[in-house]
Amino acid sequence: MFVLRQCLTLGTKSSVRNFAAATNLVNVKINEDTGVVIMELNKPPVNSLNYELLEAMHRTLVKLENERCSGMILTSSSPNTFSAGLDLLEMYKPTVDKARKFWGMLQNTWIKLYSAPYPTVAAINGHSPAGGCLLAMSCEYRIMVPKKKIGLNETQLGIVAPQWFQDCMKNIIGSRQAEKALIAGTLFSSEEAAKIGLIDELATDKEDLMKKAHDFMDEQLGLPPLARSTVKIGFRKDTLNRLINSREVDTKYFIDFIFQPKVQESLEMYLQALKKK
Ligand SMILES: CCCCCCCCCCCCC/C=C/C(=O)SCCNC(=O)CCNC(=O)[C@H](O)C(C)(C)COP(=O)(O)OP(=O)(O)OC[C@H]1O[C@@H](n2cnc3c(N)ncnc32)[C@H](O)[C@@H]1OP(=O)(O)O
Repeated sequence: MFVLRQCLTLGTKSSVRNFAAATNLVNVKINEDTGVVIMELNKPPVNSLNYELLEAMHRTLVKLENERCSGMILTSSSPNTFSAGLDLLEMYKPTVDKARKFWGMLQNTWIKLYSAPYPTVAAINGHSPAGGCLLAMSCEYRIMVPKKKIGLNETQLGIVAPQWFQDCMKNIIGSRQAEKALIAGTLFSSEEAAKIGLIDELATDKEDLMKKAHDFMDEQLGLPPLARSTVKIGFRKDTLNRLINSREVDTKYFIDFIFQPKVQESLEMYLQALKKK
């Protein structure tokens, strides 16, 4: 399979097709020979997840259901950041309607990504805090470049990682480690994340990152797809159903929480600190 991939990469015949996207917020390429898709987040400078970016991701994931997609590698076009997490401006002084629409799209996108039947790999080529970490944790396998940061740091911002963010972390690093990390809002270095299993592999650089992502994909493509996806969904169904069965309650928590004056103050201070950096 590795040889096949090399031939496809180096060969003269281009088997890679740009996947028609209605926006350039995501670059999507499908290898027509292997069916492997690369979805690259492309909202400079830091891929903050606003409604439009989430909608572009969601639309792509829906479209992939009708394509011959055998696997997906999620990465970013930003040189330094995989994703800076949720766009803080979506939570800072929004209208209730806007906040509700935003949260609904985040839930939709997560449900599609977390339940994708094909193998998914996060090729984490930069920092990945909060919602960025959620995206990475929603994939089946995580590979990261050295010396970047990843984690659910919400507490540090005066906000709370929702239950389903927390569940994703627990499922990966275990309840005790997750509890400590969530309470403290720990951002782990790539190296620390590898030690506790938050990421599966450390890459030496970006080239090695993509090579390792393709290696994982090759291994998965050698497995019977129905058996593979049945086991995957079996592992994920409780976490998925917990949100699916409580979407309204979860949205209400979000709205009630972010509209608190203290939370708005924290967001304002954090946004100012980011701008002053
Ligand atoms: C269990 C029951 C619970 C019930 C209660 C539930 C309640 C639910 C409450 C709400 C839940 C919300 C969950 C939130 C999740 C999130 O994801 S919040 C976002 C957290 N993100 C961060 O903390 C990251 C912030 N950014 C950074 O640390 C850095 O930008 C970076 C990613 C490390 C990159 O650094 P660098 O390359 O140096 O870039 P910068 O110069 O810092 O940034 C460039 C510009 O981008 C702006 N920006 C950065 N991040 C964001 C962001 N997340 N949103 C919006 N904008 C962002 C930054 O301000 C810069 O802007 P300019 O100065 O205008 O260029």
